[in-house]
Formats: sequence, C-alpha cells, structure tokens
Amino acid sequence: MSVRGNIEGLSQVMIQRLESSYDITVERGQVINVQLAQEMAAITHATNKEIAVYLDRRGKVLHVAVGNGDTVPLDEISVRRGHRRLSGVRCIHTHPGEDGDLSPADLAALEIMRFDCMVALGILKNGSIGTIGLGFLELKASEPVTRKMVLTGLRELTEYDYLTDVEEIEKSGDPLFPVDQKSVQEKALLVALQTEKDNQTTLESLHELAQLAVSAGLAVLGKDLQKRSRPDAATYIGQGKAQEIQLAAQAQGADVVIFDDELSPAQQRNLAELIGVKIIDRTMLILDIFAQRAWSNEGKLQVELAQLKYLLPRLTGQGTALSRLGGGIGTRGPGETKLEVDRRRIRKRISDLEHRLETVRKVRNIHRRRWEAMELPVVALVGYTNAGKSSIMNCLTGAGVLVEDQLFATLDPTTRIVELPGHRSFLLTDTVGFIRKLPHHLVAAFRATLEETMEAGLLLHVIDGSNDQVDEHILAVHQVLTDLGVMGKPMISVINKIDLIDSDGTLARLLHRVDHGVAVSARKKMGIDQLLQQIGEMLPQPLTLIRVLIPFKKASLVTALHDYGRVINERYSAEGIEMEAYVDQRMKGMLEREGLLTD
Ligand SMILES: Nc1nc2c(ncn2[C@@H]2O[C@H](COP(=O)(O)OP(=O)(O)OP(=O)(O)O)[C@@H](O)[C@H]2O)c(=O)[nH]1
Ligand SMILES: [Mg+2]
Repeated sequence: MSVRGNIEGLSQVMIQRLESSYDITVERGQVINVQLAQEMAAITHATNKEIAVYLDRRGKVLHVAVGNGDTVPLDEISVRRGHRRLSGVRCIHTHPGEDGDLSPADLAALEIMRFDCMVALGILKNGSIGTIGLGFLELKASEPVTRKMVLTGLRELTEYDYLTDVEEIEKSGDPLFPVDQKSVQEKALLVALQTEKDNQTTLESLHELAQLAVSAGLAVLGKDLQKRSRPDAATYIGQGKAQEIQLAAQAQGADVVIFDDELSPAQQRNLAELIGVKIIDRTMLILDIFAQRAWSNEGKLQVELAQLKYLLPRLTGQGTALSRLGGGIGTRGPGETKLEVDRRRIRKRISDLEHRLETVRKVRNIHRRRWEAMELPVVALVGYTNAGKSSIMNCLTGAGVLVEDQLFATLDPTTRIVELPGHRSFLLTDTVGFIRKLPHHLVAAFRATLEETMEAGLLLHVIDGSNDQVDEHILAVHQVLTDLGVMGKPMISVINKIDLIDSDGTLARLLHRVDHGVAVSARKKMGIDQLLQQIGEMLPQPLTLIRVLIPFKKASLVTALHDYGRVINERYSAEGIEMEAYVDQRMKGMLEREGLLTD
C-alpha cells in the first residue's frame, strides 16, 4: 500500500512509518484508536506536514496521505458513493501546530466526499494531541448541512460512538436529498441485442440489466434494443447502430454504455472507439457490483481474481494502462481500491491472489471442520438474486443478515444455527444469489464459496413468486445447481413474497410446478412454521462420530462407510481397518449390531 499525496522531502524512515499505518486496524465502531492517532501525531510533529488517514467502517485503513500543510489531496482518494448514503469512509487528519477546530475547507471536503465523519487532530508544538474537531454531514434538509464539535482530548474521541450518529444520519436521510448527482453518479445508456424473433426475453434481460446498473450506483438514462440475426464480430451491434448510440450518448451526456452480454475484447475496443465513452458489458457490471459488496477476505480475493482474469485480455498493448476507462465503474476493485491496470503487474497479482486464496481456503476448511464437529446437518439457501434468501435466513434465525432490495446484496456465505422444536438443530447457510448469464469467471471464482451449498444435506430453493419472470428464474437456478452437481439433493421450494401475489391461481400453479413447495412471506412472517416443519421432515438425520474396527472379512463395510458417512480417519492394522467417521443413526445402529464399535 503506498502513501498518497505529496511525499517529496520526506525521509525514507517517515515514508516507511506512514506505510506501516496501513497495518493498524481500528475496532469497528471506534473512530480511531490511540496507537494510530499517536503515530499520526508523531509523524506530523517530525515532518510538520498534514497527515490524513481514511478508514472504512470495519476499521481498515484505506488510504494514508500527506498534505502540503493546508489541504488534503482529496482527488486522489477514491471512495464509493452510491446515492442517499454516506460514503462509508471517514477522514482523520492532523492540523500541525494548530487546534483541531474544523476549517471551512475541512467541512467542504466532508460534504463533497460525503464522509461518515471528518476529524481533525490539533497537534501542539510539542507533538502531543490538543483539541480535536469532529464533524458530521446531515442529509435531512434540502441543503447539505455540516455539524461540528470540538473535543478536548483523545480519550473523548476514542470513546465516541460515531457509528450511532452515522446510522441515525442515514436513517433520517431524506431520500430526495439532492446529493450532487452529476458528480456522484455515472450516467449509463443500456443496449441489448435481440437475436431471436421473440423480444420478451431480451426485454426482461434488459430490465434486469437496468436493476444491476442501479445496484452498481449508476443512473440509467435509457435503454436501446438492436435486432440482428447474430452479433457483429467487430462491433456487436453493427457499425450503423453504434453511430446512433454515439449520438444518443453525446446528446444525453452518458458516461458509460452498458451492453447486456459479454463483449469480446475486440468488440469492446471498437465500440469504445466508435462511441467515445466508456464501454462496459454485463459481466463487468456484475463484477463491479461484486467488488463493492464482497467483505470477507476470501470474497474479496475471489472477486479481484475474477476481475483481473477478465481484464487481462482486454488491455491493449504491453504495459498500457486501462486509461480508456478513466475511473468509476469497471475500475473499482474490492474494498474501495482501484484495480491494477498494468499487464505485467496484473499477472503477478493474479498469481499472488491465487496463492493467498489457497491459504484462506485452508483456514476456512478448519472452520468448517469445527462446524462439522458439532455434528449438525447443513441446510443451504439457494435462489435467484433478490428472491428473499437473506430475509428468510433472518426469519429463521434473527441473524441480522443484510437484506436489501438490490441485486447481489449477499456475497459471502453466512452460517447460523437454527433450532427446531424438539431440540433438533441444523446449520443454515445463506449465500450469493444466482442470475441469468452469470459470468463464467464468477461461477469459477465462487465455486469455493458455494462448496458449503454443495455439501449441504438439504437445499431451500427460495423463489420470488411475485416476479413475472419466475419460471425463467427457477430454470436459471436449476441450471446453476446442475452445474454444481447438486440437483439431486433433497430440496424444498420456498415460494416467497406471497403477500405480493394477488391471484390464487398463480400461487397454485407455482406450487403445482415445484416439488416440496411451501408458500411463505418472509416480510409478513407467513408460512414460516410450515417451512420449519417441512425442514424437520426432510432434514437429514444428525450425524454422530463413531470409531469402528472392521475385520478384513467385512471389508465391504469400508466402502459403505465412505458412501454413506463422512470418513475422518482410516488406518490399516493387523486386526483390520480402524475407521473414524460421521454416520447417521441408522448406520450407527447397524454397526452396533455387528459389534464393531470400539468406544
Ligand atoms: N413483499 C415482500 N418482500 C420481500 C419478502 N421477502 C423479501 N422481500 C424483499 O425482497 C428484497 C430482497 O430480499 P433479500 O432477502 O435481500 O434477498 P436475497 O435473495 O438475499 O438477495 P441477494 O442476497 O441480493 O441475492 C428485499 O427488499 C426484501 O425486503 C416478502 O416476503 N415479501
Ligand atoms: Mg441476500
């Protein structure tokens, strides 16, 4: 992680100290901790320069920057800014030799960048921290308002519960708050190609593309549809249509044109040349959303890897930066950072990421074994994105998983214990939703994440029964499940959002179409008991850990154990085969009757 801003004249030692600040993590909910604040004060004292640190809500340092004494180099700081909300990033900077009262420039920065909060640490002549300025942006009024206060010491700041302020600001935020949309949101034109006679599918897919664009924080200016028997190899939609789009993009001030299919590297290049604005395809858009949403270490690594593998063939010429893209959508990496765009460095980064993923996976396997050791059956939620998987998870567990009317709200698997009546429990896993034309890079990247799903004993297929496209969605999910090789698993079809279905016929038709259907509304908490009951009926038997000694003449039991149980250990000895395995009650009873259990 490199230090930003004006580092000229700084000694190597100071630069190194600044770089090490990236490694400091602040506890979630704390504005800053003593260690980081004191390090900033010490460096400011030694260099007489303004130091700024940008942190996300999880307490991770995103950027460290050096100002020239009175300004923070804001333009170098990239933060995510959807509409309505604050940026999720806070800025903490020092005022060398001054008090911490926030200056008009500080407040302007707070407003422009929509920081969660702005903090100025006044650094006294002797290098210690004096007064501290703390400012918040209010989204209530029609005009942005900043609110500032002065704290008298570091302790007051480290104990300040800023997240509560932030949550309140976001909650009370006027949805019509006129955040400078022009500077915040990129404006997009959407284009789809219709190759078949029937345009219904194309239209629906285009509609979904618009939802994806909004999920990515874009403003959609308009949609366009081009009919052709097949895509043009060079320009996808044909040269004439491209020119038409160029005019429309210019007239409407579009920043980006998004195509509803994966473009070849050549098509993307040619279209960028013809249309003159940034060109993004469906895959890149989905990757961008994933990049913004992934929060676990593994999720981030997976997404960045998928992004880079997608980007690599699209960079023209050796070592050329992807400057055509400028900033914004398509260049955003996981965790508020910008994607690497230098070919040589990308290759290195890819192998780095692969290596690190391997390590993370090993750790995750250990975690999973810990769950397994609890001998609980695993139930996995699957379904089309936005079907209500996380809502159902919350209904069943009160897990507080992020629920949003957005595509791909959930990226990383969450696992919780659910208790059934009669003291039986199971593990419930919520995971990434599926979508039509899911980029294959992503399916590959998320295969590991979906392993939980693949190993579940029961699947809950959550279906948004109120969606016009419900049949296509069911098919798309079945397709992915088939690809993952889990279509044969026991599955409950959970028809959700029945509060939005107005005709009884629709629900009856759906229930008739699926196996083991249960109608629920996660929002209205309807049908949840029936769902739990159905789960109870279909839940695989709980597994128990057993140890057996199988004599050689009964060696066929070894195969049976591998097929129907989960073998942990297997050792050949003089008396036979010693095995340690998780098995269900039926299997255990059988082995017991054979007199093979060893303890
Ligand atoms: N009316 C209604 N809305 C619901 C119901 N269940 C969920 N929703 C809404 O549907 C939207 C998506 O819900 P989520 O639970 O985030 O869906 P998800 O399947 O986890 O979505 P991703 O994680 O994005 O794949 C949210 O706005 C929910 O409030 C329901 O029973 N009725
Ligand atoms: Mg979800």
